[in-house]
Amino acid sequence: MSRIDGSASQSEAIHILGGGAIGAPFSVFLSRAGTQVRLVRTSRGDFHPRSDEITVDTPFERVSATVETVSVASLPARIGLVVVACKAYANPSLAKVLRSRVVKGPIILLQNGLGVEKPFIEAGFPSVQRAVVYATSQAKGQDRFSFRMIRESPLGIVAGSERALLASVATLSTPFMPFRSEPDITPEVWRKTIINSVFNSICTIMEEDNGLFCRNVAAREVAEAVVGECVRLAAVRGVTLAEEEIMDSILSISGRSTQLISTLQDVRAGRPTEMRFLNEELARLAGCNPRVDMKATSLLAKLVEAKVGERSSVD
Ligand SMILES: NC(=O)C1=CN([C@@H]2O[C@H](COP(=O)(O)OP(=O)(O)OC[C@H]3O[C@@H](n4cnc5c(N)ncnc54)[C@H](OP(=O)(O)O)[C@@H]3O)[C@@H](O)[C@H]2O)C=CC1
Ligand SMILES: CC(C)(CO)C(=O)C(=O)O
Repeated sequence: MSRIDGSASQSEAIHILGGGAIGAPFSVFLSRAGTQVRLVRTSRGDFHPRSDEITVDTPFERVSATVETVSVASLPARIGLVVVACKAYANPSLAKVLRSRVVKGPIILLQNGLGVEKPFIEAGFPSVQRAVVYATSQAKGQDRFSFRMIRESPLGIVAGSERALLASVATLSTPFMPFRSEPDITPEVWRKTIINSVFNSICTIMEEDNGLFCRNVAAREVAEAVVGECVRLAAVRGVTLAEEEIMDSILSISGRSTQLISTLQDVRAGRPTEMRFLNEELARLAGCNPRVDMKATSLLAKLVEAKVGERSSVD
């Protein structure tokens, strides 16, 4: 059963779109909490639904669950709550697929970056929420992941009701990945986008793990330059953030994560990156009126692009 305000009923399966480093562990955490989950492999063609045992190593314990895994083609005609955990460049095609179904529950995005919700808003979905995920996760093999929660992830409304938001927080929170309702998600999205613009570009260019900023003063100085530029851009756009607080978050994440940032993994695997939602989007906004100087942020995007180009000319 679904309700009129876009909150999903407890009896409906949650569909998690994207079975990668975030989506697969999330499906395990929810399954372990007794929630019915279906993991949807968004990059895969049609295949028969199957049940996979997925294992997640957290710093405290190893958790496993058998999760029903389906392809996009197997999405039912009526769907309740949808979690989007694939790479953000897949959103336009997913919004199109969801448009061909009746989506009763909210669509909840777990992705990094600015503007990732646009395809779902433009497609007219009435209930869209965004989480800003404070966790690091990496695939360690077939159906095996290493996941570390950093802190509670804020979840807020892009479109829809507060009642639906509170229901989502209650449904999705587990001790492994807790959420909290956030009345104004925009500053949270900017804060995390700035953090990602630092990690995803600098760690990728240097081919270093997330711990880089705690051990390398020069990398930290470049991070400070990016944060300074981005905070000035945010201010011009009406979002007030504090440079020091963002640098503290970067150093706190860096001190607790030795994982490889997804952009570096993507470049190495010859996959597209999400830079268009991070440094590139910030640089694009900085070029609009009123203009803001974003040299460091945009040059880092160019270096990642250069690295992608180098890789593809070698392969
Ligand atoms: N990893 C992390 O620590 C964190 C990641 N995030 C964000 O979470 C989101 C998911 O990242 P993560 O799980 O790490 O990524 P992964 O690379 O591990 O997984 C990528 C997912 O995107 C899907 N995908 C990739 N390319 C396409 C495509 N062309 N069309 C459709 N689907 C595609 C894959 O499909 P399939 O299901 O078929 O494999 C897979 O589910 C990203 O937006 C990322 O920024 C946020 C915080 C932390
Ligand atoms: C900033 C960081 C490393 C942690 O949340 C992240 O978002 C990611 O791994 O994609």
